[in-house]
Amino acid sequence: MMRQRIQSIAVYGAGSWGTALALQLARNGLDVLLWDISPEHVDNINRQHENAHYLPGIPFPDNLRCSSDLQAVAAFSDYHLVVVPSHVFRGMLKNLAPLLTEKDAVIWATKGLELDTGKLLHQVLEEELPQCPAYGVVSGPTFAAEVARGLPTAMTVAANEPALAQRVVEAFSAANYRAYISADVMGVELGGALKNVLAIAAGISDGLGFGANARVAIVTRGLAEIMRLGVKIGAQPETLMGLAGVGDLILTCTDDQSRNRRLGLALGQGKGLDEAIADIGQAVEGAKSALSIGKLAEYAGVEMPICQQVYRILYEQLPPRQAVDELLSRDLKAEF
Ligand SMILES: NC(=O)c1ccc[n+]([C@@H]2O[C@H](COP(=O)([O-])OP(=O)(O)OC[C@H]3O[C@@H](n4cnc5c(N)ncnc54)[C@H](O)[C@@H]3O)[C@@H](O)[C@H]2O)c1
Ligand SMILES: O=P(O)(O)OC[C@H](O)CO
Repeated sequence: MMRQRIQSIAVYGAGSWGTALALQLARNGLDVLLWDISPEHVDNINRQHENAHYLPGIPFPDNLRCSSDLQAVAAFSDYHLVVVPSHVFRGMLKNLAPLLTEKDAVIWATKGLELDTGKLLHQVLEEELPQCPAYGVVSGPTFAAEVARGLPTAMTVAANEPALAQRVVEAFSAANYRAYISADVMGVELGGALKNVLAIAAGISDGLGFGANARVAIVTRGLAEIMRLGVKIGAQPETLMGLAGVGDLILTCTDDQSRNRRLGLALGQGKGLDEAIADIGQAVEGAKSALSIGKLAEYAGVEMPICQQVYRILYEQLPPRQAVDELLSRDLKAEF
């Protein structure tokens, strides 16, 4: 499919990440229309010319506008960037389905799996938007607040059509932003989903007062879990060793900007799950992916002991300290 440089784009989800990506694209000269489900949130954004709720103090350029009229937003461009949390991803696509045709390319920046089924998001997209043959995913070590401030950032763009990956990379790239092309959609989406669960584990470890050794053991053995599952289901190992895999894993396990890491910190310090999530007040995808990864791991027949202990701490009231004891007392074995 021959496409010109992307001139305009519709972005769905005016949360922190949808807004940060919309800002990056608008600063690169694209016309951007940002959709959000909340008309009140949209009104506030358009009145204040900033997203004061999620990214206060970052002014919107004139070519970035916001609307809650889904029909108008879908008609605005042939390029659609979905940035809603994973638990509403299928519903978002269902709402878009009657509004999109085969000329429309859909990209997502959501990091997660489908909650009930453990399906990867490209599988959900193929089911809900079979009329849209071109799709892709963007992911990497990318905190929204830093992107919104224009700080240097790199990420991966994977698409099922090389021309689409190229166009999306061009749309994002700038002096402050470097995007890399990939054809490994599955590897990119898997890395983004799994690192969130492991960031909860790293946070728990730090919340318990453990040190740098424990944190890095979780990062490294967590990477072993990502590789084991990824390779089994067909992801490319180099993707998992790249920005969307190990890069994002290190970022979220080690920096307190991560909401997943902060959830872990709170749990390790003795807070309850609901209270900790309410305090964070934003999407904490790892808490959902911890539920669905078990299904994917079981289907693939791989062991993921750290992810499993996170699940048990979150949903089976396993005390964090006991979870660590159980991990450390597992049978001794070869590292690889
Ligand atoms: N924030 C980051 O730094 C960052 C970076 C990379 C990827 N992501 C990923 O982006 C996705 C979105 O996260 P976020 O950080 O923007 O979350 P957020 O908590 O900042 O915002 C949530 C967004 O979801 C929308 N939403 C809630 N319910 C909805 C529904 N029923 N239908 C449609 N939209 C609904 C809200 O209106 C809001 O726009 C997540 O998968 C996250 O992992 C976030
Ligand atoms: O705040 P988190 O933990 O959702 O992480 C945000 C991004 O995924 C980091 O790349």
